[in-house]
Amino acid sequence: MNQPLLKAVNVKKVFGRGDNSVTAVKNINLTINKGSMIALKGRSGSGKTTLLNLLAALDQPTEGEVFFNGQIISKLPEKQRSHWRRTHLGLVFQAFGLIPLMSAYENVEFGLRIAGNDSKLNRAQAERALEWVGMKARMKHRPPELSGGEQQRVAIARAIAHQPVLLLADEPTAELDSRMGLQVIKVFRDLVENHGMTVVMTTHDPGIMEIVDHVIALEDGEIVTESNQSNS
Ligand SMILES: Nc1ncnc2c1ncn2[C@@H]1O[C@H](COP(=O)(O)OP(=O)(O)OP(=O)(O)O)[C@@H](O)[C@H]1O
Repeated sequence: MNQPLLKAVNVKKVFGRGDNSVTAVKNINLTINKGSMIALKGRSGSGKTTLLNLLAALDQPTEGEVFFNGQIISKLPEKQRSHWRRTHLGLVFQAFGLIPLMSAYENVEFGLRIAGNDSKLNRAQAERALEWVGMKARMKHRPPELSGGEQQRVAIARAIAHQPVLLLADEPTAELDSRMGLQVIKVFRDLVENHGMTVVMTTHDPGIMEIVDHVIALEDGEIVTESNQSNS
């Protein structure tokens, strides 16, 4: 238990140069344990998306390091970071980003195909992912025939079909009403409890803070509080 999966050490990110530069995050020291569910909260502009992108190795810190399973990922060249992302990471965004003319199943299977996965396994992997998010029964439906919450669950299935250990989500419930938002969060909880995943998401939703294990609050690019929900 309490094995660190992701670690940020003295991370700082500055965009631009000179007078126009913006320090988006700074002094970030953070450990995310395997099998936990974490929410990053803070006002607009507090640095949540910047931090998520650094943890996803989509972006590189100006200073400091990000470690995954004890190995530095932030210093790797883009080709290796991209390989790391394809292997270990699932990404979910506010906009579901599904292709409207493809069924739920085809959207998930297509995600595997463009990631270059072994096509013999694609069908089984896509169906398993849809089952895990509770969408297998509706996998032949196209996105316009599904509710917002169902579409986001299909987007989650697409993100986890290759069975990554880490799922990062940027405002995954922002487009949903509170009932559908809760459904999506329950899917994340189930992935953590039953399928060995670790979930980090940004959110403004107070309902979500109650369900996650830890809430990390950012203010002006710095961590101001880290609360442990299970101890509070
Ligand atoms: N590519 C960029 N170039 C310049 N400045 C940027 C860039 N990305 C983010 N910033 C700035 O960094 C700061 C943090 O932005 P970030 O998007 O991480 O905040 P956020 O907490 O995710 O906000 P929101 O809740 O509105 O999405 C802001 O001042 C933003 O304008």
